[in-house]
Amino acid sequence: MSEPYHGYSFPHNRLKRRLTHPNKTPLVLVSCGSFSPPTSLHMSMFSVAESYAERTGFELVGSYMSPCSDTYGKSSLVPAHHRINMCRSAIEQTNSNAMIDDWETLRRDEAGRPVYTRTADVLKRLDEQLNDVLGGIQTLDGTFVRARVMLLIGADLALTMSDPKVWAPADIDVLLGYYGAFIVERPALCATQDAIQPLKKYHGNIMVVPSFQNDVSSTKARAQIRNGEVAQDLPRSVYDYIKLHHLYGSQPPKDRHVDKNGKPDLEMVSPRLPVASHR
Ligand SMILES: Nc1ncnc2c1ncn2[C@@H]1O[C@H](COP(=O)(O)OP(=O)(O)OP(=O)(O)O)[C@@H](O)[C@H]1O
Ligand SMILES: NC(=O)c1ccc[n+]([C@@H]2O[C@H](COP(=O)(O)O)[C@@H](O)[C@H]2O)c1
Repeated sequence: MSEPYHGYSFPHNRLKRRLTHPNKTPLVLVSCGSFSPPTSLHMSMFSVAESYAERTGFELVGSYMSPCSDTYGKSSLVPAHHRINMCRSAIEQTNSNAMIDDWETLRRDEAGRPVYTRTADVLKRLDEQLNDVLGGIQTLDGTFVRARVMLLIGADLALTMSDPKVWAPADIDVLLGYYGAFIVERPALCATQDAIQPLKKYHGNIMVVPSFQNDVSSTKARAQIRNGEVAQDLPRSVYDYIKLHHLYGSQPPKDRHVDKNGKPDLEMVSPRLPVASHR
């Protein structure tokens, strides 16, 4: 692989470099996903996991969203720059402390073609950047310790982890045996027990985070947009972005307002108004 990439630097602006509580383990949560588009649930996964983590001896020092490459074979992916812009909007809109690491989307092979990165390699690299390059996290007595890097996923993704056609068993050893995961329940898609039972070898490294009943998904949001409905489960700024860029088969806003520089005025585009169906 030809690395590093022009203009890329590992984001750590919102990384808490010093623990504020004694005897806690610094924790960094990494959410790998399509984020096509990011929903309000993608964002609240971080906060539910954080509240849970802090009751179990961790102190959350960093949260990362790592959008997958365009080469991940899902037809629902819009180009990475849009997914990154939408993640940025979602972070701003929800006052989240998450950082976006766009490394996965930038990786290229020797011929300059984008390449897919397996999740185990995403975590290994993040671990290296945080703990070897940056030197870890300072404790209250001034010493530096390695941050614990863990995956943040929904139970539906955990369910796929026992399928060797989707995940190499050696990668699961790295992800769940070495790093570990916070698994957020997703009752609308699967029973948590079905997801974690086959992974019992790794139970010591798995935290199951209760969620609430919801059917929020990017699939549902895309369908609503295609049908000209309002996608209530998206942060407003993400919805506005989708409309402005006509993503997922959406219509341009009817009255496209522009600001004094000729740029679209996002505030003027209301996502709460029903949008005329174009199908
Ligand atoms: N409502 C939710 N509850 C719990 N986990 C979720 C929820 N929505 C997304 N996730 C998790 O977020 C991560 C990234 O998900 P992804 O971007 O693929 O979203 P998605 O809604 O599952 O997408 P799609 O509907 O396009 O398949 C996955 O681990 C997924 O399980
Ligand atoms: N073998 C692997 O490393 C592997 C397999 C399936 C999904 N994933 C990752 O999980 C995330 C979510 O994937 P889906 O959108 O398919 O649920 C993506 O970031 C994807 O790259 C990784």
